[in-house]
Amino acid sequence: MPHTAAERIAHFARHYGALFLLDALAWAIGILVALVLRFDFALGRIHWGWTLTVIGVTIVLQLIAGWLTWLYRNRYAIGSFDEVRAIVIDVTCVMVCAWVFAFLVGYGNGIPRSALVIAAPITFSLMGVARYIMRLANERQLKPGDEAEITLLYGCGYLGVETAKRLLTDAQSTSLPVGFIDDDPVKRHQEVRGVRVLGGLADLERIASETKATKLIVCIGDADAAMMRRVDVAAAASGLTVLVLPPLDRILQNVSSISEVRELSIEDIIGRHPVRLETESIASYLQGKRVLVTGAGGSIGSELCRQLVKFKPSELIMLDRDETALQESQLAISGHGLLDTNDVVLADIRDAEALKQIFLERKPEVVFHAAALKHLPMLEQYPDEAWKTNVLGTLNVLRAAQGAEVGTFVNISTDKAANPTSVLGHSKRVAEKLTAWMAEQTGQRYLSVRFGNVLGSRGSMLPTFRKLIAAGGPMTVTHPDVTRYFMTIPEACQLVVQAGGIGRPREVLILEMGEPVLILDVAKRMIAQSGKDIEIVFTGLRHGEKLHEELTGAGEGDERPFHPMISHAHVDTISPEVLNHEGWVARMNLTVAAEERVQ
Ligand SMILES: Cc1cn([C@H]2C[C@H](O)[C@@H](COP(=O)(O)OP(=O)(O)O[C@H]3O[C@H](CO)[C@@H](O)[C@H](O)[C@H]3O)O2)c(=O)[nH]c1=O
Repeated sequence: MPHTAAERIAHFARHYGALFLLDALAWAIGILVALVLRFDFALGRIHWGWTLTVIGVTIVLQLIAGWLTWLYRNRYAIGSFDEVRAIVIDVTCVMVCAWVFAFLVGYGNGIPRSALVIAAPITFSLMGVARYIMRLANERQLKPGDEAEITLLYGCGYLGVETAKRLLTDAQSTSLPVGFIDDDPVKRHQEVRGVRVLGGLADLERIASETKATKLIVCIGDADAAMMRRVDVAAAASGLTVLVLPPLDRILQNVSSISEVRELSIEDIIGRHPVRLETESIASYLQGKRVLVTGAGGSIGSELCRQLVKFKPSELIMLDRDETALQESQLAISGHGLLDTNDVVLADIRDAEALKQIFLERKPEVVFHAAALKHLPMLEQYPDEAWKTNVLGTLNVLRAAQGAEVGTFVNISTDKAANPTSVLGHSKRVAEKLTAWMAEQTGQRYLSVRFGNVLGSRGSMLPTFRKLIAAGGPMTVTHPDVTRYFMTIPEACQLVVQAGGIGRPREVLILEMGEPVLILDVAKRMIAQSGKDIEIVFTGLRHGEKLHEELTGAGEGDERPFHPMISHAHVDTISPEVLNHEGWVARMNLTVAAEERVQ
């Protein structure tokens, strides 16, 4: 920072000298033009001595006003709207003061009273134009270099406009935007910094070939998976690579910059936008409470724990029968994997007595029950395992919760429990009914949440496909027409957390998951992304598997009282007294091998 007067003058001259000279010139031109106009181009009527004096005084006033309105003190970006506002104030002040001086000089000396009033708008325009030219010159210097790839932007809304501006002023950027794609006919003629809307998605092929673009950045904040799929198909046909922006909230929080675009992932194609949390209702039921999660070592359980800690429970008790999985969760949540603290509890939900003790000792107030056997084909082979874990295990957890007077219990279920055709589905359906029964017994908020397929969860299709591709294939797809509903792990966990806040006793909550996704499309897309030549073999639907899942069973209802994306269904209750292993087995169409195994 300059300290002495001489340093300050030198600093001003270096940084604002040129700008001030331009402003001074603008006033000089403004006043001269005003006089010429006022005297009807009769130059002989101009009194040069007094005119130069008025110009000199006005320039001094400009220096003072420019300083006071921060035009010469680095407050405004050159050529910005904020600066324009300051210029309006500056020019008005200078005009008023200079007008007083001109009035004193008087008409008789060749300075009409209207001269300054006519000069002000001319000067204002000149100052604005000068600044705009300076801004363009600055931006030209910041434009991405020749090596940047020619890029189209999909969406000319707020995000698209901001992206265009950012990319055009980032010399390091690898993308040079040359046009917008927007399906809204109202935006057809829009232009941002020379980048115009060139057409809609239907015109992409033509636009890509005309502009020689190689990339398409999706700049739509709430683009869902269906839209991503449409864009993906159109871009593939046009030879463009699709890129997506970091999430808007991360850009707004300045965690990510707009230039951090990344390639479209499978998750973008089949994932969707997370359900927004009703944080207020949630925070109160979790904050300061003792919260227990069964299956805390699993993909859902561990992510759930990660989200739960944000709500500041007084204790988060992670229960699992798998010690290694528990260690992973502890590492992720508690920042160490020493396993010598009581946030980790080693127990099998099949062990009723152990559960009872743990619950009485730790007195959880909220329970999330995520422990289960989940592989459909495995349970088709070993139905008794589903009975022991998913049915009796759930009953054990429910009873332990009842004994410890747990007030909120969320049982994690599956869409396979809706009109079940598999052992997995049947076992989870009974678990839902037992939960509903316990809601009646306790009068507390005991409810279930039904998931679709959770993207990327351990042992599911996505990681399996990735491994098959890595191994060189072939890719095993059960059926060319098979579809599934998908949700991401964070989305699934948010639903669970939200369910504990808005669900009512006995209910089953189901997330609106959009359109089901064709598994074959995912397989093809993943192969295409891998760049490998991998064969797809159709292996046939496995025993108990449905071609298309359903979200609600017959007569369960679909109300959405609190959240447009969450439906509340009702299941019947079943009391443990009438739970009957034989009857349960008899309901299912087991394979011969499985029948033989049933005890
Ligand atoms: C592993 C694999 C899967 N698939 C198909 C079968 C399914 O239609 C689809 C998804 O398979 P998975 O990820 O194993 O999911 P799926 O059998 O539907 O069951 C999952 O999703 C359910 C929710 O619907 C959960 O309740 C289950 O616990 C979970 O395992 O992909 C293939 O075509 N080839 C494969 O290699």
